[in-house]
Amino acid sequence: MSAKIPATVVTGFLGAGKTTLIRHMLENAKGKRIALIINEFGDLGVDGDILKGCGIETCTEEDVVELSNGCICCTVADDFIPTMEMLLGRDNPPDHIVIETSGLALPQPLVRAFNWPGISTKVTVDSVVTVVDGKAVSAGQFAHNVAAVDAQRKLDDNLDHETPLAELFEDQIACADMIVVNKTDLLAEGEADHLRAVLKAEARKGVQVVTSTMGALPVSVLLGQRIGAENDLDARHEVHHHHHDHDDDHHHDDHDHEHSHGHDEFESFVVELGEIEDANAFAEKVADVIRAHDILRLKGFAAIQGKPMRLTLQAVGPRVDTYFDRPFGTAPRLTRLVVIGQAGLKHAEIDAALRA
Ligand SMILES: Nc1nc2c(ncn2[C@@H]2O[C@H](COP(=O)(O)OP(=O)(O)OP(=O)(O)O)[C@@H](O)[C@H]2O)c(=O)[nH]1
Repeated sequence: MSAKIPATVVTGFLGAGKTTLIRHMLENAKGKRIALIINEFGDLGVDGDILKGCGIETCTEEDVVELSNGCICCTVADDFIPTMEMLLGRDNPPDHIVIETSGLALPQPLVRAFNWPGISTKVTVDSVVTVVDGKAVSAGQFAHNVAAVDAQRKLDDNLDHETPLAELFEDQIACADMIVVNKTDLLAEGEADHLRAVLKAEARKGVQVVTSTMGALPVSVLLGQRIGAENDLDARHEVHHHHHDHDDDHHHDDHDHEHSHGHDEFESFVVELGEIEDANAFAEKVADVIRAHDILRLKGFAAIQGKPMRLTLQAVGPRVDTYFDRPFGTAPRLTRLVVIGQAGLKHAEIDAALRA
């Protein structure tokens, strides 16, 4: 029997920098054949598009596979397992598989899928890498659980006032073998080190915490950790067990868990517009709309008048990044944006504001 193919699971909250980190890794993979599986939230396949269009020689389009929408735990049998079997059954199977999870997914159900018959003999989870938005965390977005919560939680095991965001974050940390504190370029001196220490205290024993800007980590640090995460799932159990109905004995399964604060609490929709007159003015408008409507993440492509290239828009909170990524070619010159937020977004108002 040949050795198992290693698979790295990249998780982390919306906009933390997962796609950026993977892109850097592909650019520096030095001939290692890496296949990518992407599980996105939203309808556009933006991440897949960014990675497919990366122009990296060793990364062909057939190496990037997108899973249909939805939480992995519900679609394991129909979607994830067949995708894995397809990759493993190729004449020229990949050296390594990298899976980018949706920023709103819990990694645990995905890791559990590696124990499926037919998969467990052929692949192993090399490690779970959790990417953290250093800027968001230090700005207090998840402060509740990160900063100094530890002591508090030990005193009160029934803390019941965390937001779904904080819980998701905590579960992503609990599953990590390596935590990447990203966006250190946006942090003040000393902040990154402080965050490292706090996260190290929060994480399981032995978990490495590293810092990065634009996910620029040596491939040798990211890949080849040989952890076998599927074999010690119990150690990675979700932190929060007390939010479940009918769950007095705390023995619910992850399926319930995911639904109680997984995708259900969030939603996404697509706004489609025609050509945009001015790129900068549009980016400012997008930032205003994000502020006014509490949008968590917005990304997509815009067609700008007189420009043959597509403008990629990426917003995490009100910070909007734009760059021209590639020519439209024969694709229709449209502007398409995925808007992601907690359930209850005002679709019509947001749509109208972006059109105004
Ligand atoms: N300043 C700064 N920006 C970064 C860094 N890493 C990523 N970004 C930007 O943050 C935005 C989100 O990055 P992505 O890599 O798309 O994040 P993601 O985790 O894949 O996002 P989702 O797939 O939507 O969950 C993009 O505009 C990136 O260019 C960093 O280290 N510093």
